[in-house]
Parts: sequence; C-alpha cells; structure tokens
Amino acid sequence: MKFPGQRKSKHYFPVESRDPLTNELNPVIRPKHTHVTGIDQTLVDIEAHVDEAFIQRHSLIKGNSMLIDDAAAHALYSELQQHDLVTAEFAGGTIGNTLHNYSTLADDRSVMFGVMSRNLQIGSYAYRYLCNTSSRVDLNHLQPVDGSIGRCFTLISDCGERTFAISKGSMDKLRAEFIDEELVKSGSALVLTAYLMRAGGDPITQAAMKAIGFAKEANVPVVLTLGTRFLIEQDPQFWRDFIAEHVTVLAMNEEEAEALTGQKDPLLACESALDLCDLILCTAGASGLYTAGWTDDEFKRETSHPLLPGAIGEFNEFEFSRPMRRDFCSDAFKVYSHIAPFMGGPEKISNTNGAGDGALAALLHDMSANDYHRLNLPASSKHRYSGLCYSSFAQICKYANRVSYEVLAQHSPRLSRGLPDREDSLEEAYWER
Ligand SMILES: Nc1ncnc2c1ncn2[C@@H]1O[C@H](COP(=O)(O)OP(=O)(O)O)[C@@H](O)[C@H]1O
Ligand SMILES: Nc1nc2c(ncn2[C@@H]2O[C@H](COP(=O)(O)O)[C@@H](O)[C@H]2O)c(=O)[nH]1
Repeated sequence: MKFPGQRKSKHYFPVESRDPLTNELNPVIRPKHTHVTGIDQTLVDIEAHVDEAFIQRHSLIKGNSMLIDDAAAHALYSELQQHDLVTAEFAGGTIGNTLHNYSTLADDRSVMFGVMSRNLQIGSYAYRYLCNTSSRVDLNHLQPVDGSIGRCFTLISDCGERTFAISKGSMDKLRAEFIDEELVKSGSALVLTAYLMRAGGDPITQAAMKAIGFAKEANVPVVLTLGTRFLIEQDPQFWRDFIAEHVTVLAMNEEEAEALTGQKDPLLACESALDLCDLILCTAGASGLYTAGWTDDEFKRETSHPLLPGAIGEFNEFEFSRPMRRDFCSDAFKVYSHIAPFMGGPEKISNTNGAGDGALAALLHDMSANDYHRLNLPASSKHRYSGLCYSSFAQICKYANRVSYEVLAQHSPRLSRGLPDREDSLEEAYWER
C-alpha cells in the first residue's frame, strides 16, 4: 500500500524495512493487506469527436449517458466508421475506471465483480478490456457470459462535454451468486454506481443489492457514485431513500447534487445530502471540489487556512478534522472543505471523461489506507476514535484534486501510472500548505 497523497514527514505506514532501533519494539514484519471491492457493467469506451448535429441525429442528449438498442448502435457505429471518427478505444465503466485508478494509486488490490465474454478473440473489445486494466485489479471473480461486453460510445463535443450512448451487450447479466461474500465483507469499501439500478430487469441490480447486504452486515462502507444527473432527476426521492438506507459515502458532481437535493450551490447540496449519508465527495468542474462529512465535537481540528466565505459562512473552519461515521460520533457536526483545481487545471482539456472517477479513486485510497494502518498498528493514537479515512477533509481534497488533474492531463479516464513521487513544479508547495 502506497501512502495516499504526499506529506512532508516520513514513516507514515508500517513497512517491511523500518528503523532498526524500533523494530524490536514493534515486530510487525509482514504487513497485513486490505482491498476494496466494486461492481460494474463491463464496458469499453469508444471515443469519437462529433458535432452537435451528430448528437441530435442519433436522438442523444448532450452530457447524458443513454442506453441504445442494437439498431441504433449499428447506425451510430456505421456513421463513426464511415467518417473515420473513432479516436480511441479503451476500457471504461465508471467503477472499472475507479478500481483501476485505485489500484494504480495505492499499488494494491481491488476486486471487480462483473461479466466477461467466455470466448475471447485477440483484439476483441473484451480482450482490450483485460489488457487495459491494472494487474492489481483482481478479475478472477468475473462471471463468464456467452455474449459480448458492453460498448460505451463516448462522444466528445467541441466544448469538451462528453455524451455517452451505451450498447449493453451482456454487461447487465451479472448474477448474485458471483458476488463473493467473504471478499465483500473483508474489504475496506464496496463501490457501486447508480447506473446498476437501471438494468431493466437484468440481474446485475439484484447482484448489487446482495453485495450491499453483505457490506452492511460487516459494517463495510458502501460507496455510491451517481453517474449522471439525468438518471437522478427522473426520481430524486427514490435516490434520497436509497442513499439514506444503504449508502455511507456519496460521490457526485454539482449537477447530480442539484438533481438529488434541489440545491444549486454545491455547499448547500452537500449540507442537505449529509442528512442521508456519512461522507460526500462533490466535484464541481472548473470550480474544483468539495468534501463534506461528520466529525465528533471532541475530535474536531481547526484549519490553519484562511476561512472561506460561501453559502455557509466560514464553512472550512474545521476542515483539518478527520471524517467519521455520524453514528460513531457522540456529538456529531457537519464539516466542509473545498479546493480549487490543481494549478488551475491543465493548459488544455480535450475532454473531462473520468475526472470525477479519478477523484473518487483517491478518496477510496485514503479510506483503505486507514484500514491498512488500523490492521497493522491498532494501538496507534490515530485509532483512539473510529475514523472513516486516514486523512483530514482538507488533505483528501488535495489528493482527489491532484488525481483529477492527472486524469485530465492524460486525456484518458484510466491512469497509466501513479502520481509522481516528487512534484517537479513549483507546486510541490501544494502538498505542504
Ligand atoms: N475545466 C476544468 N478546469 C480545471 N479543472 C477541472 C475542470 N473540469 C474538471 N476539473 C477537475 O476535475 C475534477 C472533476 O471534474 P468534474 O467535471 O466535476 O467531474 P465529473 O467527471 O464527475 O463530472 C474537478 O473537481 C476539478 O478538480
Ligand atoms: N458502468 C457504467 N459506466 C458508464 C455508463 N455510462 C458512462 N459510463 C462510464 O463513465 C465513465 C466516465 O465517467 P465520468 O462521469 O467521470 O466522466 C466512462 O469511462 C464511461 O465508460 C453506464 O451506463 N454504466
């Protein structure tokens, strides 16, 4: 397990080669490991740059992720091929991306539940999916299916906005018996997407509910990412009830936050959604991102950053606190933090595909790092109280923001490598602030 983000001091984690002077006092030689689990619709992203007329011609809605039938997929793909518009094809799926990025950042194990074509042809989409997934993502529990995996036509407009058209294939055929109870229960988190709930009677929805049941039995945090505002605004009350009943950590962008709560201001949306769950990551495009959650009055820590104005005045006052589950606090109160994009964002953003998934991978890393530390150093003062994360709200903002920048700079939703160990720009100071 790598350390989540960067700090200026050493010896954060229990590692094999430690200070010889203290080794006798702390004879932990082999660290115990943690993992996270996730469920996804196995998808490849087929990326193409198109104009508005293309989006309209194929009855799509800009910015949305829509399911299309075989005839529509055929017409769309034929037009892309005819005009040679496909620019890239890579493994996708919002949870697949998140698990891949988690494993790349943490240099540690994640387990993905989903489907995979039983008979693989070299060069096929299924083959590409496997080739483009980190070897740290454990794919041994995938369910074999006779059909193909899904295709996600990722259509990039001139403004960089992405529109998804999904041709399902067999991506929703995952059955509940392929969810490994022991793996879910021993994980540091179970991560899911709202897209799993729109399978129209296919079994992946039931598989997800089964996994949620296992996670809740073992007190494993359930992490939900909302996917697209169009899905949430169809029935916001369903989603509010779903989150209140099942979800520990909620990830969303500011549009999804508005669809869920009716609040346009991300801070007010977070304040409202905190009544449903324990911790929130809310990305806000060019405005950066927010974390919001609960902490116990006894363990709160004041920020040394300037206090920020906003819809909630001086909202970042206690951003140096660590997030806790609301039920574990005896005197719980809400904490918020915000950060502007790292270095103002990359010079040129050709598309924002996967920036939110990248931020969520960083948060998951911080959560599993906390478990890892607790497993290996249970007597550490860090575990005097039960935190949901290793770091403070403010540090998580920094790390998530830094990872989003890397995804944007790479033009691909999946990181090809972890963050640099040393920042070679002026912004090394970023981690010190
Ligand atoms: N135009 C932009 N300029 C600078 N940073 C950006 C821009 N768009 C996104 N980001 C960064 O990427 C993060 C996630 O982006 P966002 O578009 O909100 O996610 P999503 O893909 O879930 O909609 C933001 O919090 C920010 O750090
Ligand atoms: N599992 C699903 N993933 C989907 C679906 N529609 C799109 N996507 C994936 O989202 C990422 C990008 O996410 P972003 O919101 O952070 O930009 C992309 O790689 C797509 O594959 C879906 O219906 N199900």
